[in-house]
Amino acid sequence: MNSERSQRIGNGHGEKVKGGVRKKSGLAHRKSLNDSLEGEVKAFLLDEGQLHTYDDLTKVNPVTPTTVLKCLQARYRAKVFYTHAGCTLVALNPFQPVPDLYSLDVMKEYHCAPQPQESKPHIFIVAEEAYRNVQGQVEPVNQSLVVSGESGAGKTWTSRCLMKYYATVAASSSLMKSQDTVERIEKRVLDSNPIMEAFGNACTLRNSNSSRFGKYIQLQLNRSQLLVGASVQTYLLEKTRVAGQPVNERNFHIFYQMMTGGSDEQRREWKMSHDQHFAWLPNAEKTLEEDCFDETVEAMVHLGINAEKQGHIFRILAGLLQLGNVIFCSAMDESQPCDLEEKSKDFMHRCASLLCVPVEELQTCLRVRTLRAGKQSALFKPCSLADCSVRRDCLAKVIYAQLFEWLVTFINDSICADNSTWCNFIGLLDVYGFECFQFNNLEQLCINYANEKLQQHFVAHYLKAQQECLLNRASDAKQFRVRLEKELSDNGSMSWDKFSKQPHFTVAHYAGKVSYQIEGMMEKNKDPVPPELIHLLQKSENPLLHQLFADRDPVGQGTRGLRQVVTVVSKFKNSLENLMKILHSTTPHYTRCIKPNTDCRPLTFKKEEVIMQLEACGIVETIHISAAGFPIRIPYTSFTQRYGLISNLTLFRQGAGEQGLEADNKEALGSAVADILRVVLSHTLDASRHIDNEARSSLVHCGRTKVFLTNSMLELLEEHRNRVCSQRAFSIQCCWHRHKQRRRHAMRRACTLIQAAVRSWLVRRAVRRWHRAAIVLQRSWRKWRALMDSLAEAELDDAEDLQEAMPTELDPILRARGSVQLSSIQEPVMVRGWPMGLALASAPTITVSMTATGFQKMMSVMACLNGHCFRSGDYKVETNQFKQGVASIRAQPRGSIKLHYQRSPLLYADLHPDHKRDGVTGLNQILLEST
Ligand SMILES: Nc1ncnc2c1ncn2[C@@H]1O[C@H](COP(=O)(O)OP(=O)(O)OP(=O)(O)O)[C@@H](O)[C@H]1O
Repeated sequence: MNSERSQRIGNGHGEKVKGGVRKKSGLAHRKSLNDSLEGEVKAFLLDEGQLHTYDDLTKVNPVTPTTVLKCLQARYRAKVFYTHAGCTLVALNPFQPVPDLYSLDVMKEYHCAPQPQESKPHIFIVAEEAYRNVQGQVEPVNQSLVVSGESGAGKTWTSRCLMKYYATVAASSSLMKSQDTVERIEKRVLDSNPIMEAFGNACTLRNSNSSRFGKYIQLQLNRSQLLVGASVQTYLLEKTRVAGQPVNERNFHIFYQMMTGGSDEQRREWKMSHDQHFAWLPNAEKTLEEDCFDETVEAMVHLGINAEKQGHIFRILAGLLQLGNVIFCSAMDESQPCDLEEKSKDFMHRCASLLCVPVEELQTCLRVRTLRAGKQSALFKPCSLADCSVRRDCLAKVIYAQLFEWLVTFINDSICADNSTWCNFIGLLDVYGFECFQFNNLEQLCINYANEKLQQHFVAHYLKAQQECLLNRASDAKQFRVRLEKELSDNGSMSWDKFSKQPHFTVAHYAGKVSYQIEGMMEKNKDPVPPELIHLLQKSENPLLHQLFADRDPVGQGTRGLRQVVTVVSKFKNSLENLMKILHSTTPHYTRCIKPNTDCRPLTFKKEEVIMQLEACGIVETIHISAAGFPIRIPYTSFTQRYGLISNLTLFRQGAGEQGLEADNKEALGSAVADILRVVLSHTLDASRHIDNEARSSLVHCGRTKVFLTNSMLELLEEHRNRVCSQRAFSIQCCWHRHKQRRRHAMRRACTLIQAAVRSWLVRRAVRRWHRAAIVLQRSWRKWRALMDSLAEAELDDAEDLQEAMPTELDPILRARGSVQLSSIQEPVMVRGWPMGLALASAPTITVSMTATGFQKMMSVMACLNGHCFRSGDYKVETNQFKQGVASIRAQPRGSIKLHYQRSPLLYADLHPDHKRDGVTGLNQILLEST
């Protein structure tokens, strides 16, 4: 353990040695350093058979691109596809299904592992860590899983795996089988995938199932951390693909699915004959596994898109295909609108009929521009040939984009939980990777800008650096260039090729330089839609198409009433800013997907490809920082809450005389943290060794509001905490036994008194004794009653309130319980007069009776315990063993807890206000329970 730890601590810089950092300077020194590094690299790589065993790249020594690459290659060869890189998980794409890598059993294994981090690296570790963070309610409670990588690296696959994981481990339906709606929620959340992929994914040169939009999925969890809903936010759909596909690429999957999967009757309805060729459907002969129409339709049905709505959707799509076949030709008379090629007339008719708009109006809209002069009069100007095609494409793009947006809204309506039912979320971010093509325009600029932002978030979170790149607006290419040159002239990341004919600028992104064409960028940004087209669509008799545009203001680009022009960039920037706000308010987890070869060949590792991707995302630097730095950051309050028990710290004390430690008392918090660290370090480091600043600073650093820890320091803290916890659990047990004995004694005394009184028939004496017995019992119960009453009555918002409400005597018990948040329990679940959490901590086997609601509450307490306090595996809830009326909960490794569930209010008897008011009834009740 110690040797591993020192390896981890020291390996970050390569030259760091025991006892301090060797200081060298000058060229000679640098050369000798290089030589020695080379030697170290060689020595490391010599043990080739061991390279695949490095499951965390921070353990690699020295960390260089070569050593990291070699380790990843060795692991890939050994069919190990996941590797930790400090705070990031590296996922190599196997490009072939790996049996049992994501099976239900594997999910269970990671979910039930006492310390998942110690299991083999896997995407499920990331998932489980995030889930346990929510259970533990450590701030920031909400989590974000950021999955990045270039196209085809496996982001969508990874997001799907994560969703399936949560749909399984956080499934609410296994608990409430009877409730149909609840049972279907996980299925509905998963069903959103095939629909989004059918409409938003396409076959590209780099990936046969490439997502042509970014998405952020928020999985909503209730107080018991069960999945109760989800919402999807999408970013920048590549709508241009509808009306034009790059060479050797395809349109969105849904069109091909219709072609191959639609029945004869449907094809007739869509006016699509078998032999018809569609200009917008290139490479239709290619069959892909993604072309599964039935699966999409089935998912639609599950999400509530009924046959009628489906009919509307597919007719609109079929209309777009017909529109793509329309070709214009110049008119004989130049003052007249362009003509249609002969064949195109038929396509135009079919299109109009499928979109349910008058064919003449459709033709006019595409070929004639309406210029408004004042409110009443209008001028009509024939469009040029090129303009007609632009209008045709524009119509298709605006319809498709609007339809996609409608689908996302529909999906959200179907899967989003009511605000009152969820309190935390885990967000999955699957964004398009950094793009650099031969020609890059606005889309690439936006995508790369988003990547830049995400990288900054990553950097800000872990590496603390800043970099910025801005896009300004101007009305045309020339002005834009002038403005760019003027405003960003001293920006080192921007450059211009002044002699180039094609105006362009180059941005040095974190992942490399990209040149952007200025030509066409402004138009793309404004993305104008001729008002005539919107007017036309508003007249459509296809109810869905009509609905899509009903609220749209034809003149401005937004909805009615909001006249300001919304540009593509401003819209994208806004949604990106909102996303960044969410990311900043959550605990992030990063997964970098790596594409080991460009041809998507199974199990093929191309070093040059991989190294480029590793460099692009700065993975080597990340490993350096993670290994040598402090990847774990915990706010002072959370730190003292979790580890306070190590130094016997009493965080929350009642009573005026005692000096409590307030959360906002920075100084006190600081010294509390220092105390905890002193205890841990003095136990851990060699007793004879003085804890000097250097030794300490290599493990931990105290910032302004947070404690920065190395992985090894976190391990040490957790070890200590677990040890103290088990000691405390033992003392609770003793305490519980003592209490039981006292209670039994009091009870026996009371019974003797009562029986003696009854036997003597001295009624007055009997009554007096009865009262005395009641007082004796009351005294012994008062303490517990006070606790129960305060728990039952107080509206507890957080642990602090709870502790406030506790009698002083319970302090040690509570601290032993760690920072389990009873806040998620509105009413405490009592087991033999103990709140459930305490009872579980005190006895390995408990048999309790409780009401149905009691059982539900208990389950939520168990969920807290399972995920947080008893992380080390003391208790495991197996909810699936819950059968009607009986729940059995396994406690590992100590035995089993049996919970008999019946309709008896016994457990609540102690709490019942009636019993409090009337001493005699109360006594009776207590006696009744004890027998
Ligand atoms: N873990 C995995 N196991 C098996 N195959 C995988 C895995 N990850 C990815 N793949 C394969 O790689 C292909 C590409 O992955 P995916 O579609 O997730 O890439 P992506 O990063 O989302 O790309 P894009 O940005 O273009 O959407 C998948 O279709 C699948 O065949």
